Amino acid sequence: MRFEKWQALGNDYLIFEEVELSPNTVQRLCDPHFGPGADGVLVLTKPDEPGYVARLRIFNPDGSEAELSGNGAREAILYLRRHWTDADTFSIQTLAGEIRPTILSPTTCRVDMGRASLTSPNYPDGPPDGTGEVAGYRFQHVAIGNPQCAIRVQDPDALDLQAIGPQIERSALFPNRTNVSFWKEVAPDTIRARIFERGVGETLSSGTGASGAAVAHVVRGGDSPVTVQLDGGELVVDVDESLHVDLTGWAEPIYAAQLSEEFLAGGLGGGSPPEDLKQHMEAE
Ligand SMILES: N[C@@H](CCC[C@H](N)C(=O)O)C(=O)O
Repeated sequence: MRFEKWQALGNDYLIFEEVELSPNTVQRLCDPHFGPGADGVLVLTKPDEPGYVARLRIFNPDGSEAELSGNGAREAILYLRRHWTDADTFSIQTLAGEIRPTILSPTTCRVDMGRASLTSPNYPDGPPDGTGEVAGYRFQHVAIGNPQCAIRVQDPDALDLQAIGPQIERSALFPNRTNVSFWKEVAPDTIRARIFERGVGETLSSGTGASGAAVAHVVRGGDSPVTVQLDGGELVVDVDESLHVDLTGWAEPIYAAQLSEEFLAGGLGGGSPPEDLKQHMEAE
């Protein structure tokens, strides 16, 4: 089974076409020792409605499915531009709805992420301004396809995210768990952010996490477009008065590869091949 590994600011994904993957297979694929290793898996299939180039599904390393990923979407979009379409603007389907990219170069695109909201069913008891307190931190809830908890701190670099992140991700305030960003203002149009992702842990960057932090910054009076400085590089997030978000940044392929027969068979000592991969072994 062929796949490509891509990364965007160090947020790495494996891209597959036309497969159904079980949560267990996603976990094995994302494992850096027993599999290729990644921050997630992207699956591209033919769209099930007219007007779209493809349908994109996004999976976290714990096997859960995410509604949206900003970095993952750019990786999938630039992959589609190389393999599926000649168009520079098109639409893809995601669980978060339609996503519309504009290709700027073979490794850069701007993505219309839709309108962010400060209230959502992912923070059901939140006030109309989406603020709250969790684990001793004031936060801003932002729904930008997926749930974001943006926390303004004095110094994101002084924090131990592995120690703080899990209790926020799994707080009872957020019934579907949450992604978390810790950010500070560097200049009126620039913020520094570190990321703790739902279903992943600390990552070098996140497109939706950067968008959540940028929205929180603009809501507090910051300037847009916002340059977000992440561990893996910089993203530019445009946030207009209606909280409509456009995300611009790069993504690049690392390699294309085939899963080995041993992996498809479940790994040594793994018993019989998992049902999802068995079909592909039979087809190949
Ligand atoms: N890497 C991401 C977000 C991926 C999904 C997230 N972990 C979730 O569960 O919502 C990005 O670049 O946005």
